[in-house]
Amino acid sequence: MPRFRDAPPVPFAYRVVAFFVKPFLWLTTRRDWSGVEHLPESGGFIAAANHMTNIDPLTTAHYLYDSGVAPKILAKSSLFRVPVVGAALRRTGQIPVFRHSRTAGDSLDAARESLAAGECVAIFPEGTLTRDPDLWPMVARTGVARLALTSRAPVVPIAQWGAQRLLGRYSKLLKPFPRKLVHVRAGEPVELADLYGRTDTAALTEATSRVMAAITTMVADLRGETPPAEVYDMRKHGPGKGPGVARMKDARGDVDSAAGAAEPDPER
Ligand SMILES: CCCCCCCCCCCCCCCC(=O)OC[C@@H](O)COP(=O)(O)O
Repeated sequence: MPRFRDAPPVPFAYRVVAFFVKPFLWLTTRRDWSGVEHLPESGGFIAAANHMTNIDPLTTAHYLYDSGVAPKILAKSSLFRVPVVGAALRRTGQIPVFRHSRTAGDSLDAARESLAAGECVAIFPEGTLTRDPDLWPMVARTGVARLALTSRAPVVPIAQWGAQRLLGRYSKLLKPFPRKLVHVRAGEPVELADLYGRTDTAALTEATSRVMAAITTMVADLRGETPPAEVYDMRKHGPGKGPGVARMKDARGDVDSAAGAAEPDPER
């Protein structure tokens, strides 16, 4: 039941995909959802979430969808070539990102169009699964800041925790039983107005860290734990157990989704 009075209608194809995805999520998760009141009542907005496992885009989309928002999610382009999944992504209008290529910025143009149409654009600002050993959010890329500062669309921080119990980071083994408790929480839009219109590195870095700080504070709340004093930075600490830098620069300009597989992580 959509709570968005002015939201664009949810396209038929989107409803069809949700019709198939939702029963899977109902059967495999228990949901602790909060902060829905922070989602704007109308107009385009950016939902920025932490990213720990390949299943969390679905659990986060579930939260948004059941709140009356059909998100356009920025997703790595290689997913669009996967049979069935690719078709579902295309039909529901998800936005491909050609990472590490010269066309990587095109996704932001598509995102701007969606925002202008009053839609929700969902982004995982870290751009890949977090490499923090304990699954805390890591230093993010600046795409979400560039999109926010140029479009001036509100950025709603979204924290999620628990989806890693359903599918571990880089795991291919789904653990559907018993149902896993998945927390998703939206926070107040991040204050960025003082940086609007700027595209310099200082502004992008500042906006990015405000967004990630808002997400991390909520993640800490959901976990009931204190985040590490130093935020994990892939540029400094390396890609951890994830895809190596060499693979990230492969010829397709994208990362093999199987990279780093079979590296079981703490599933907490
Ligand atoms: C009820 C909900 C209805 C939802 C309807 C359709 C929504 C489909 C959403 C699927 C979106 C997939 C987004 C993936 C985001 C993404 O691309 O993250 C990258 C990670 O993977 C990590 O990849 P890697 O760095 O290669 O390990």
